[in-house]
Amino acid sequence: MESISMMGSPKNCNETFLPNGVNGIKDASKIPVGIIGSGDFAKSLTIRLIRCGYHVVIGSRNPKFAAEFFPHVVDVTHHEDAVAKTNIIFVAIHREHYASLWDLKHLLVGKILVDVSNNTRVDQYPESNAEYLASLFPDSSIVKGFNVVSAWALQLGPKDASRQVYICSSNVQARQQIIELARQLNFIPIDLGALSASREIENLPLRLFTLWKGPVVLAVSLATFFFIYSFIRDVIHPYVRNQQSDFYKIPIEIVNKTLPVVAITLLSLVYLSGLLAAAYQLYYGTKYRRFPPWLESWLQCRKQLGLLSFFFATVHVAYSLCLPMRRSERYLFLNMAYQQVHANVENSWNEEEVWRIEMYISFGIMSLGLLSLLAVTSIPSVNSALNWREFSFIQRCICRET
Ligand SMILES: NC(=O)C1=CN([C@@H]2O[C@H](COP(=O)(O)OP(=O)(O)OC[C@H]3O[C@@H](n4cnc5c(N)ncnc54)[C@H](OP(=O)(O)O)[C@@H]3O)[C@@H](O)[C@H]2O)C=CC1
Ligand SMILES: [Fe+3]
Repeated sequence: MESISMMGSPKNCNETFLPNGVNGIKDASKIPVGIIGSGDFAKSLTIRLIRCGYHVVIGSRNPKFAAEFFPHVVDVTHHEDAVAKTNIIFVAIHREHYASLWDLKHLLVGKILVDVSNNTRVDQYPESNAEYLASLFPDSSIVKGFNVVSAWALQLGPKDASRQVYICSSNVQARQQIIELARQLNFIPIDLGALSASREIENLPLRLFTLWKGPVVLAVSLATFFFIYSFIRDVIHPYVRNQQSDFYKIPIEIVNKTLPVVAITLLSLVYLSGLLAAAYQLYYGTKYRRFPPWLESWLQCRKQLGLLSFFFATVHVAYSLCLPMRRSERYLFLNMAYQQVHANVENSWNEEEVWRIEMYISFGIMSLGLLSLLAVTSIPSVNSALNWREFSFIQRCICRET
């Protein structure tokens, strides 16, 4: 509904930003940006805007009181005055208070309203906050954005340029202007299209490691299982059979036996999902059939599984390097030497054993090196420096070696 009413270009926008919105702003200090609300977000956004050369007008219910919390270059005034002075207005109040702006409706015609709000739960309302704002003010251009940055991150200043902000609006021109503004504020704007994407944008900050949950639970379960298995096999079993007390092995040896097993199992799960997907496509003779949900989510969290595998492998290497440093190892070594002397063995060199261990360590280090390469290429900045053939070469060919 709002998308039709918002498609008309805002009346006063052209004088604030360059029409195509991509050539940059020549003199930002001349452009007033309005903010309704004087809370944490408004304060932090004001600081960022001022640092980037904008003139800020704050609209507050109680400007006298609010003015104390803003630098004196900021114009803190009533809602009506702030709205009249600016064409781009950030609505930095909570959704529940949107209706209180109803009286400003006639003043907001043709202006750009930026909805920065968040909710406390995923899909809390039937429509997104931005869509709700659009339904209240159908003659304004509603843009959703900046909700994924915290007030704290905003305050860090323009040096912190590594923050992505997602922006959407059904009014293309208004969207372009806010994208350009985000760029000027040293954010990385991501254009998500029409206002219908606002629901997704509002849900983004509420997601908590969605793709990590499954792999982490799996890794912890595997680690627990293999730890208990090694504990029974290497500690309980010798104790029950020969009354041999090997409980000292628990903190290092048992843990170190668990780590590589978990690492290799997780790594194999990364590639097993791809194989299952290929088998599924071969079975149905088409690649245009949706995978079952469990396989879909398995495929989606391959990167997380791979990174966890890398984590376990790295910790295993650290543990292994520390093995000879242990006191128990030194005692065992001394005992062995004594027994050798006792048995009158001059040379205990075992060629086969030597080769086995040399190869074992060499392959272990090689595997960790290759696994590190996989982990490094999954870092977004490195990933984007590779084209898809280079990426798939590293992911497939190198992993076969691992
Ligand atoms: N804080 C953060 O880190 C982030 C906040 N946001 C979003 O920004 C918006 C503002 O958040 P935040 O600044 O933290 O909130 P605050 O509670 O700190 O401030 C909200 C402001 O809204 C105004 N207000 C309060 N009650 C009413 C009312 N009944 N009618 C009209 N205006 C009212 C007040 O300004 P005054 O008294 O001057 O009128 C108040 O300062 C929210 O939608 C939030 O989801 C988004 C991302 C991060
Ligand atoms: Fe090992």
